Amino acid sequence: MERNGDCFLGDKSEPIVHFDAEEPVLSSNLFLDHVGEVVVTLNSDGLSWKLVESIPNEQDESFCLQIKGVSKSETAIKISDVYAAEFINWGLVHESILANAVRYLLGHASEMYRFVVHFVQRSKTRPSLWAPSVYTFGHKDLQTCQMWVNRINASLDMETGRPKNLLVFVHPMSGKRNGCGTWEAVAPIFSHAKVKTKVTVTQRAGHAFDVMASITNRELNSYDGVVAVGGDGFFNEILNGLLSSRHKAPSPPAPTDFINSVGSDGTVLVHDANETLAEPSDRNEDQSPLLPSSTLVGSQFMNSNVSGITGTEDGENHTDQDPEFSLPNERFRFGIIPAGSTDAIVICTTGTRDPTTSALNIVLGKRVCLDIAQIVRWKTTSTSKDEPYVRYAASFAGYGFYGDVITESERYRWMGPKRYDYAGTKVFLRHRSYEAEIAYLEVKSEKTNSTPEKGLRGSRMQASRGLAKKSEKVPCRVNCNICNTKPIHNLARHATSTPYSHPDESRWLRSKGRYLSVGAAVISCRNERAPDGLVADAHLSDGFLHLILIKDCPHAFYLWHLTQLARKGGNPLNFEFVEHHKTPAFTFTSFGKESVWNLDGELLQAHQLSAQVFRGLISLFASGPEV
Ligand SMILES: Nc1ncnc2c1ncn2[C@@H]1O[C@H](COP(=O)(O)OP(=O)(O)OP(=O)(O)O)[C@@H](O)[C@H]1O
Repeated sequence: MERNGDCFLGDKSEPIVHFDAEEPVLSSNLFLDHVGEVVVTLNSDGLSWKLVESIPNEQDESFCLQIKGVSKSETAIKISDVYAAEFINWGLVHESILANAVRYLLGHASEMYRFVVHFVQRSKTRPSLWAPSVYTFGHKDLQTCQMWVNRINASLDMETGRPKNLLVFVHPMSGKRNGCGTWEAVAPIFSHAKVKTKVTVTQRAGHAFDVMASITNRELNSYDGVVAVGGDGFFNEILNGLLSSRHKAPSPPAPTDFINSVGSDGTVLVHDANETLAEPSDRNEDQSPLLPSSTLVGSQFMNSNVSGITGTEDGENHTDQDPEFSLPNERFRFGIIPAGSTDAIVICTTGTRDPTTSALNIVLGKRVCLDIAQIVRWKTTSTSKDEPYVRYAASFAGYGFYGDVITESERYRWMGPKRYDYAGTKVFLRHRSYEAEIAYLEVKSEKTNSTPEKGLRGSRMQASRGLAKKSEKVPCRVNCNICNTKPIHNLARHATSTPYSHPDESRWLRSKGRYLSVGAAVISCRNERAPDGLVADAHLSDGFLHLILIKDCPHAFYLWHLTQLARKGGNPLNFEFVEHHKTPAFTFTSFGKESVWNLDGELLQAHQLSAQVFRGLISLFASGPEV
């Protein structure tokens, strides 16, 4: 083959369309920029190519390819990694020639029609980190290039789950106040992928909530998802906006449901399903969490308008004409492009904190299910008489230390992400503890080693000794087996399989005392300050919360716990003053005056609350952490 411009324009590269038994295969001689003439084949799996002229020897080839940044091993791309093919008109295509004697690379370039294929490249050292990449192919014939673009786009159209139309909310003041810059950096990925985006830059806190709460289901159903460009708190606002008027489910038991149910030894509460539970007759059982409604409170939350969350902007209520928005909803997904201060949800669901990786997960239509905690506040202060108020959390709900840090950090928002370090240090130095009572549902098959055998007495007996050993921790990963397996107790359709209907499989236990913190992690909550998260083996979609009770302890011990949290491979739960319970639900009552909770980084004042987890209630554009 001659290495001059004319050779690119030779006649031998007419496209060939084969029809084998199953699928048409397109094959042509094209020119791959910086590589040379290649025979390219497209089938249902993707694109592959072979150099027309072989390169003298392996060593020379890798030398050549390394210099030009084209890996020898990459002679194929899966269609599942491709997100766009675009015709880019007439221009230069470079050819690589190895001048083998001096191992010196000469680049020849010729002009021709060109098209680009956009695809996702995974980092070799950190597979969860993705980058956009392109191959540029050329041919003398315009129609050949256009045919290739059309055929690749036709293959992309057949990929299921790719979004076409998205709502995007950008929080301009998020994190380092660069939400708009973050969006501008990733927006080209969406335009290449031909994903339409309706972008709203928020003007104030609550703006995205109002839009999500007031949008009709008909309009919502016209989108494939909603993307938050911001932090965990901003995502939480959008999540609550969507769920507030659409998630219909019975509430969890209130703390007061247990007042008269103290067991004979005065420490253990056994919630007798047969006595206290209503028959789940009129609710959609597929949407039910582990908890059927209690007779006392269940019906109050069938109508979500009692949630107390602010009304819709235009006063619209979702009337009969508006179609249902089903939950869980497999098609409609949430996306997060990290621009916040912590970004724990992104780290836990993509394995990295990178706006580009998140954008690529979205355009490729990746999907993971996420558990969502429903938090019902029954009382704001010890004396207030409130309507129940419902909020949802995707990552974490915490009290005591966590509530104080968020309260304190709000005063220093101007510091940006550093405010958490400053506020955390201040709150740590105060070392305050709070008196509270917690009741939680213990599911026997999921009992953690730290679960006290007999409530308080058990906890006094060094309940947390011998917590799960490191080797027993199974972290959540891409295609996680635990998240993909439906446990028997979650098959709400079969009423006989719920924990309530098998009192021997679950029971309510109580813990009462002084706590430095009470935390419920829905997911591991990995972040840059806690590389393994609060609970290293928490899963995205197993239907459980991890309740972490840090009992009052000497300051030095608490510091020890915090340093374990900050260490990769640390063991923050392996202390006698730490209780760890894997539970689908819990209730909480404070005995103090102040009572502040932190829900996904947002403040919630609550003297009495209960929480329950809804397994896989929402879907996220993410593929899970590659840890
Ligand atoms: N335009 C706006 N101006 C002021 N506040 C806003 C605006 N838009 C949203 N908010 C609110 O800002 C709060 C914090 O947002 P966000 O979570 O993005 O930032 P962060 O706190 O820096 O990050 P992280 O939650 O990851 O720590 C949210 O409660 C959100 O409601």
